[in-house]
Amino acid sequence: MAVIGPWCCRRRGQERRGPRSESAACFIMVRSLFTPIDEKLCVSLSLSLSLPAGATLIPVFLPLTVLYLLSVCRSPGASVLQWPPPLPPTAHLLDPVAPVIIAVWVALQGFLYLLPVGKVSEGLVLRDGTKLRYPINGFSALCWSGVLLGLCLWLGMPLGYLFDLIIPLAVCAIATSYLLALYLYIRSFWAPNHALALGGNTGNPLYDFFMGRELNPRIGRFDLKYFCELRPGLIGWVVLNLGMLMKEVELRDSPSLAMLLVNGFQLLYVSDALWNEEAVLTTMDIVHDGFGFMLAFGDLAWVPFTYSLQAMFLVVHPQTLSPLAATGIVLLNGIGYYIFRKSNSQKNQFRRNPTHPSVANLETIATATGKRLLVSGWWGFVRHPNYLGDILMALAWSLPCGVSHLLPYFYLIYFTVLLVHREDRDARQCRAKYGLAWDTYCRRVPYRIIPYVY
Ligand SMILES: NC(=O)C1=CN([C@@H]2O[C@H](COP(=O)(O)OP(=O)(O)OC[C@H]3O[C@@H](n4cnc5c(N)ncnc54)[C@H](OP(=O)(O)O)[C@@H]3O)[C@@H](O)[C@H]2O)C=CC1
Ligand SMILES: CC(C)CCC[C@@H](C)[C@H]1CC=C2C3=C(CC[C@@]21C)[C@@]1(C)CC[C@H](O)C(C)(C)[C@@H]1CC3
Repeated sequence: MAVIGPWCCRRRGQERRGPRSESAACFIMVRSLFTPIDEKLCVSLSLSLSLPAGATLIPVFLPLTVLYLLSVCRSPGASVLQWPPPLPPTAHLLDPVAPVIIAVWVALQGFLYLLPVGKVSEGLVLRDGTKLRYPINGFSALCWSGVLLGLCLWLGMPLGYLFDLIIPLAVCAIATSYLLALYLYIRSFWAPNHALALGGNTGNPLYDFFMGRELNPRIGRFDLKYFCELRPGLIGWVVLNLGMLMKEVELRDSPSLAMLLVNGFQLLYVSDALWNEEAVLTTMDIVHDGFGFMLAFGDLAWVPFTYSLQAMFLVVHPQTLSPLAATGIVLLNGIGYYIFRKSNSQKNQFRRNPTHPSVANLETIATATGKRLLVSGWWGFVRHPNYLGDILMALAWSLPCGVSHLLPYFYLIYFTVLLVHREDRDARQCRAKYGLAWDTYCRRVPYRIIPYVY
């Protein structure tokens, strides 16, 4: 594999470095699960992933990773350290029912998105000075989806069948994300300049297809990126979890404590995301990132099919949890959730209204942009307390699966790599935005995610 330094490009007289994507970091991590880590290989990969070769490789490698993980998870050994088995025969990859389920699901979520319930919020100011409007009805979509699923169960629909159909469903979701990314790439050539994302317009077709050219692609008032980020994949994830629980009931008459914990924890996480839907409008993905293959695939295939691996693992590899272990795990999830929620809410509150009584007394430093940075409270503890809480929760989701296999810890490992990379990307953006004030903040709050460790 050719290795050249970070890929730079010149456009309109400006030099810009192609930012390395989250999936690039993820790629290195996944690769390291299969073979012992060779440091030189990792360095070569991380450099070459900035090249067009990386942008070609990842859209092939990541979908194969999803199918590989699903196949291994259902196998009796469930070992990710074995040599990858051959892909299942085509007959096992495709099933005519799968595209129907995916189409009905996406259509249902689209319908619920368009329902005129809940408030409508404005996003941040765009480069042309305007603001987009977004419906805040994700939690009601989750509730309606729950009611409809309850109805399906009452009608005797075998939800456990999702376990048997998981690979054809993943194949369909992957195909959908490819088609969506292709559509997004083509339509971006009709978008005005100010509607393009800064990171995905290098002129290199593969890289731009991967990162996404357009920032907020919309069909009428239907915002494709915002919809995909929170609806079909995220809600689909908890539906797949429920399918795994029902499969366990089919096989063993009742759900195990481990399965109930995994389902409960992840339902809490998804409900929280949709309850606080408005906060998503200020995340990097919505504000900075173009909508291309990375996010389309991440939202529609990666999230539902790899985030539900723990529940799937428990169907084939049942675990017994002692009440003491279960209490410890519930406590760990509770602590993680508390840190995650409190820190995210504190920053949101501060950014929306710095004079609000809950944040008005916190110590801050001024920046040249007029915005202030928090240096006390959660954001004075570490630079990304929300990531710390998220990582603790990820650990709590894996522990019910025991410690005999690495596979249920895939999410924890992938997620830690993703967040470390994300923290680095955010730090570079903040350094560029806030200059010296950011350096002062970093001196005042020396640890990035884990106090006294990192
Ligand atoms: N489950 C999953 O797969 C994933 C979950 N997440 C979660 O999403 C959540 C959002 O994460 P993300 O969008 O990455 O980033 P953050 O919510 O951490 O936002 C980072 C931004 O916060 C602002 N900021 C940073 N430091 C301060 C400070 N001291 N005072 C005030 N503002 C500050 C800056 O923006 P500005 O100054 O411009 O306001 C910075 O760019 C996290 O909880 C994360 O764990 C993220 C990715 C994947
Ligand atoms: C395909 C690659 C390997 C990686 C793609 C990354 C995406 C899967 C993630 C990027 C940011 C995300 C967020 C969430 C889900 C995962 C992706 C899409 C999020 C919706 C999860 C729930 C949280 O509460 C959140 C804060 C709303 C998250 C926002 C970022």
